[in-house]
Amino acid sequence: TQTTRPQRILKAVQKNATKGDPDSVISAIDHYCKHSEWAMNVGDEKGSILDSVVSEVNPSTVLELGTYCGYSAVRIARLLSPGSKLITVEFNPAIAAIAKQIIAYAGIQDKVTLVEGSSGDLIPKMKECFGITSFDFIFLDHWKDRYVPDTKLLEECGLLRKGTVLLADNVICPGAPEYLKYIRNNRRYESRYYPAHLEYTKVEDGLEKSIFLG
Ligand SMILES: O=C(NCCCCCn1ccc2cnccc21)c1cc(-c2ccc(F)cc2)cc(O)c1O
Ligand SMILES: [Mg+2]
Repeated sequence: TQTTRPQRILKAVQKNATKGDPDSVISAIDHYCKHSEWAMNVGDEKGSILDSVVSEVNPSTVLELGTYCGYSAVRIARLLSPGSKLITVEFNPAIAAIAKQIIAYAGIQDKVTLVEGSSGDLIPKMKECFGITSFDFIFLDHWKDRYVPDTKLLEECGLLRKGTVLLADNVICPGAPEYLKYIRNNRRYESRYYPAHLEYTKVEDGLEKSIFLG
């Protein structure tokens, strides 16, 4: 019976990475996706930009929208200080089950809470369910047409504070044109574009970093 792409990525991690070593998990996924089959992980080029932004912010509370196989959750969580928490949201239960195993294999499961559901349903429940007052850092990597409504929802739910950093993947490919229009013309945000390429390809893509000004 046919395996899924996330299942094949998990097998590649179990075969080629060292249990408890997040960097080896990241390398194993990148190697597999470069040489065996493409997958929509943020990848190593955009991942290095993600690393530098996370290191600069040094967040205590992180929200990731779009877990997929857990690649960026591992990238982010491996850089978090003790006691910091990443909440990552995945829509698809079968994919979430794989991500859970990859996050555990990397050994950073104590820093990560994986929640299944849609961002629109879960964002209004963040405060009551997880005792979050606000997020220090948010990584948007889910449905590209949800970037704007979910940013507005985060504002309305009081989950952003002065200085919260939002980092959005794929603003060029597949593209999030409405998000760029919304965030770049909004005086409550200071935005900067980081040019890069679509993971594992030469196609143009990039990350948009936006600081909420309150
Ligand atoms: O679609 C992308 N990601 C989103 C996947 C689905 C998210 C579902 N989901 C998860 C949490 C969640 C919470 N609420 C609602 C929905 C939610 C994506 C696509 C490409 C891509 C694909 C083909 C191509 F030819 C070029 C580029 C590259 C990327 O890097 C991507 O990230
Ligand atoms: Mg992406």
